[in-house]
Amino acid sequence: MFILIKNARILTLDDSCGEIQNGYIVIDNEFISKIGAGTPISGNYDKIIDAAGSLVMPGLSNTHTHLGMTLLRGYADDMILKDWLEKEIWPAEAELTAEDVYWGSLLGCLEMIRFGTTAFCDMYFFMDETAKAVEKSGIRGCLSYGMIELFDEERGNAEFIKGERLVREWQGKANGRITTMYGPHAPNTCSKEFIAKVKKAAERDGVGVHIHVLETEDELNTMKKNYGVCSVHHLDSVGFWDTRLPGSDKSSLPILAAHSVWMSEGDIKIFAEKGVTVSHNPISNMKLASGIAPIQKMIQAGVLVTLGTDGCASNNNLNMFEEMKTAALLQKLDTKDPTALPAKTVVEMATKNGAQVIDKKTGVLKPGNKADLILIDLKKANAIPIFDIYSHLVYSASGSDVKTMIVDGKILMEDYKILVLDEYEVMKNAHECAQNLVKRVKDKNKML
Ligand SMILES: CSC[C@H]1O[C@@H](n2cnc3c(O)ncnc32)[C@H](O)[C@@H]1O
Ligand SMILES: [Zn+2]
Repeated sequence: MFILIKNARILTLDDSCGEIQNGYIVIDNEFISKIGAGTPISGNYDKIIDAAGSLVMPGLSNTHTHLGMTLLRGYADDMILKDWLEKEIWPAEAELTAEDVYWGSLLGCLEMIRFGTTAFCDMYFFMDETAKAVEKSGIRGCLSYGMIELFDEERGNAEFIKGERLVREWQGKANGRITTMYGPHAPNTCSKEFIAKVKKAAERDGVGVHIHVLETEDELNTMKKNYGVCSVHHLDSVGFWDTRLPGSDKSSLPILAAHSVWMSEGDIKIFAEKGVTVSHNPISNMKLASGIAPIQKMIQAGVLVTLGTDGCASNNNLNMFEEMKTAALLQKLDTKDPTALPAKTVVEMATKNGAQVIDKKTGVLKPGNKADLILIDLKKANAIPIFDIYSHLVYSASGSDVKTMIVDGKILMEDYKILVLDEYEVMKNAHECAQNLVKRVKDKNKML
């Protein structure tokens, strides 16, 4: 497809270009071929989008979620992480089927398209199903099979094989929209020997690693009690955090550390030196009362920070606009400094920073980059007046202002109409799967 977007206000996120008040973008297949101010050049376009009254910007990247958990939205609220996982979520997940994860993932893709998220990082089970949902919905996904070893070598071997198979079968599929990572669940559910083995496999396969780290004070205390050090130092002792390939001085393998709430100054220094990327999940951290991540300090130390929603059972949606606003407000409140985490930094976290771990050719609108972008409706009461576009996006805009989405040069939603999925079918099937899942869990509980 050869697409022209004209009459657009454009936020490129490109340092050398910034904002264009009235401009155009030409998309040639999956790539942006031209961006400019003023009148568009003539051409044989298959499609012309008149973006008058809209802002065109890079799509949002959600760097930590569990799409299959979309079916568990509202299943168990108002609990701390340990009880939430052990008493409610893991027993429910034991009843999950591949079909559940397929429809849950597709529902998640639908919600992300509606709310302007063009790319996401996921860690879960039945990941072939999530991959199929990504293929079908047209969005971009960096997928990892979540390996829970539980310090049991046999279990670890079986989990490792599943993680490795996902990488081998799906890396680069769907015209490169699907990428993969290894996903050891967390340092308190997997041994450091297992995590070190996973890291070696990631180096061998040229993919990254996605892991939960220091999410709760309970994790910090358990690690200190069992190993005398926190999770970051524990894994540092096996060289886990180094993002450079052996023999190279350049950061090349993303290590994506989700949550990173209970970080000391020393941990932050390690992340900064080793090039670790943090996925900050403020809403999930607030809801599970896990704590407040020291994001301002991490950014000051040079850590690349991105944003994620976490799964729908701890958020309870996939709306990155809520995540952006919460991130900004929470750092200001925590540091008692209103200049902490300004709007522009938050938008960068949700776009160009996230793109660094998913696809480096996204996140910034410029020629040669992939055409992953969204149109935000500015003809809305909450968009008048706009003195600063970053302020609008973080403090006033909402996910439902997203009007049109293009990923990899393909239009997924136009003028609020989803073009790639039968929305009703997805919602109906996901709803039925959720009802049946809950019934199976209840029946099992009755038998116990
Ligand atoms: C191994 S696949 C993912 C695994 O993680 C669980 N999970 C979901 N949210 C969180 C969280 O915030 N911290 C730790 N683990 C989480 C999910 O239910 C799966 O079991
Ligand atoms: Zn998570």
